[in-house]
Amino acid sequence: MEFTKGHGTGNDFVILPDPDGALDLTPGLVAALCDRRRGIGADGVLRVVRSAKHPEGAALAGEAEWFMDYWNSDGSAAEMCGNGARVFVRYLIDTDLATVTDEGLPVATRAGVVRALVDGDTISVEMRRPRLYDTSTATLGGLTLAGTAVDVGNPHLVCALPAGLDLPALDLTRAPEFDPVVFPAGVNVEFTAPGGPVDGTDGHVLMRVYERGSAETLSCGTGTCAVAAVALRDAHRDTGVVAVDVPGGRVTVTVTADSCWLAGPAVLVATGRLDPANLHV
Ligand SMILES: N[C@@H](CCC[C@H](N)C(=O)O)C(=O)O
Repeated sequence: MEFTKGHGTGNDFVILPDPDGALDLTPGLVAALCDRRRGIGADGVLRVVRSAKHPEGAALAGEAEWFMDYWNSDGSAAEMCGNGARVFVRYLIDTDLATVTDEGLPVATRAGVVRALVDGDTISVEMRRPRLYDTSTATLGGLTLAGTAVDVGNPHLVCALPAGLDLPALDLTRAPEFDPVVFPAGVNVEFTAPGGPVDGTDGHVLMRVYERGSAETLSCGTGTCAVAAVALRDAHRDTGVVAVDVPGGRVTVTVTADSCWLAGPAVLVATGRLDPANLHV
């Protein structure tokens, strides 16, 4: 089995080329590939499959040749992955499976078709505009924090830390508790603190995340979009540019009237072959 390893601001993925959808990708195989000691190790898997050859992509085949079949490291599938989409596009370009025109490169996902642009090392993906839809809470080690529920194609809960609490000191080794009535399919929980001024932006936020299906990661692209939308709401703005610093680096989120652009680096670090028989499935 061929694979490539890549990451976007430290949110890392095993990329599996499977243009004809021939691979029997099971939750067990995904979890074994993502195992950081017995497998390749990653926050998730990106299967690169032609939309026409995947049951969840076929309806979008007229709009986008390639379907991003994204899986979390625990073997659960998710609707959308912002950093994954950027790394997916890097892979398509570097392997000559696609080229980016002035209109951008469309990619099919479970949350619909997203569009990507490339500018040197930076890959930007246009996703749906985040929808803020409820208030809820997350509880972490006896600390309950208020937050805003945000739909970015996948579910998020954005919780600002009260003054006096230190973002780097937060213990994210265990999953935050959340309200299953508000989030019946689980949720990605972002914890935020204000950042200082950054030139050319309307806001700057520091963020850590506990991802549904992957635990704490160094970055979550859709999470940064959710955080940016909440920051703009709190600044009484409908649109704007927000720099979001995550443990893996910085991304820039531009919320427009009808969409959301996520921009940052996307890097491929290795390509190889593995024998699935040797994995701990
Ligand atoms: N890291 C991703 C989000 C991946 C999916 C998420 N864990 C979920 O289950 O919704 C990103 O960059 O957006």
